[in-house]
Amino acid sequence: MDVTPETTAGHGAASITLERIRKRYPDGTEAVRELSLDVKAGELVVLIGPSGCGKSTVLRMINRLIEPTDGRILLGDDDVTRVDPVALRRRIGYVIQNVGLFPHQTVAANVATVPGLLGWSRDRTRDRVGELLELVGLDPAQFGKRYPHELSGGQRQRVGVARALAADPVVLLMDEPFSAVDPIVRTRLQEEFLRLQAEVRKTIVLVTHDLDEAVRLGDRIAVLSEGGVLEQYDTPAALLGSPASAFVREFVGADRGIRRLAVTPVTHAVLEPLPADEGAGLPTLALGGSAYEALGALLTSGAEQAVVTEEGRPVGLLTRARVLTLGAVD
Ligand SMILES: Nc1ncnc2c1ncn2[C@@H]1O[C@H](COP(=O)(O)OP(=O)(O)OP(=O)(O)O)[C@@H](O)[C@H]1O
Repeated sequence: MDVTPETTAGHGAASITLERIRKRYPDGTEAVRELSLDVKAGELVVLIGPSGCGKSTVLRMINRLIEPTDGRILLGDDDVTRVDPVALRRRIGYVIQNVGLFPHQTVAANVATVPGLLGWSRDRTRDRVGELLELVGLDPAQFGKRYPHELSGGQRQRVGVARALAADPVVLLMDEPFSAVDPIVRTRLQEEFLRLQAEVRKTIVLVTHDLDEAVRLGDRIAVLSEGGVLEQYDTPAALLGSPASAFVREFVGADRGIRRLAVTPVTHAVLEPLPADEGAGLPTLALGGSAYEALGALLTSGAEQAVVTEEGRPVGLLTRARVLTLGAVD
């Protein structure tokens, strides 16, 4: 996604700064040796890395479900280690795998959890619950009275997101939020989630194992290795195009060129001039679509080149050879 988070951050979204944080568990495990990371207000940052590298530990230190052994964590200008952890967690939405909804409470009551803790009036809470269920694509009249076991996995996940957003948190932390559902539902939830994020522009830190998810959702991706070591922190296109180390190169995989196509748009810079007949008979593509879609369209049509249009008007030609260069990697 090409965004400038500073100028598009949602109301009340806060930056997050991790300053040399460390976590040593009581048994001596150095889960995070030393990590510094900045997340801009309104940015969606993905933490990814092999199992056990410390992703969840990092996430839970931000809302102090786990206390850092050392270092500072700032939300905006506030040092989170100096505020009451319970008050802190009301400012931070938290979504986990399998959601963790309260099974004996209705969907509406689940979403109303934090407003209830904050002492909101009944009317304000009811309005907010309705608004949020609609925002995540669930009809409040139909779903508000149901219990979690009466929902599909994907619907539960949406309720989890609605609950996390209920008190308009300044930050949203998400730990493998989409991994408990099947791949088709997952892709749909990811797309919906991107639309939602375009609307609310929260500062989000999301943990995943899934590189495709990281590439699809992240404004930036932090690749961690064991001990919470930051191997690279970059946009998806830069990460795939120029892995900073052998570790990252292996992690992002031999097919990173194809993944890179998916996050690289077709721009004016890659177009050839139109011929006199404006490419009559050739397939057409919209400017700004991904290079991956463009290659797919060229392969499917069997054509060597396609006409690229902007607002319906042809603006240039895109050749197969040129589109392939967009997937070039170091
Ligand atoms: N309470 C604990 N006591 C001791 N060690 C722990 C504790 N919790 C986690 N660890 C260890 O800390 C390291 C990091 O764990 P963490 O759960 O943060 O990793 P992760 O990257 O999120 O893993 P996964 O992707 O498998 O969920 C692991 O070696 C883990 O065994």
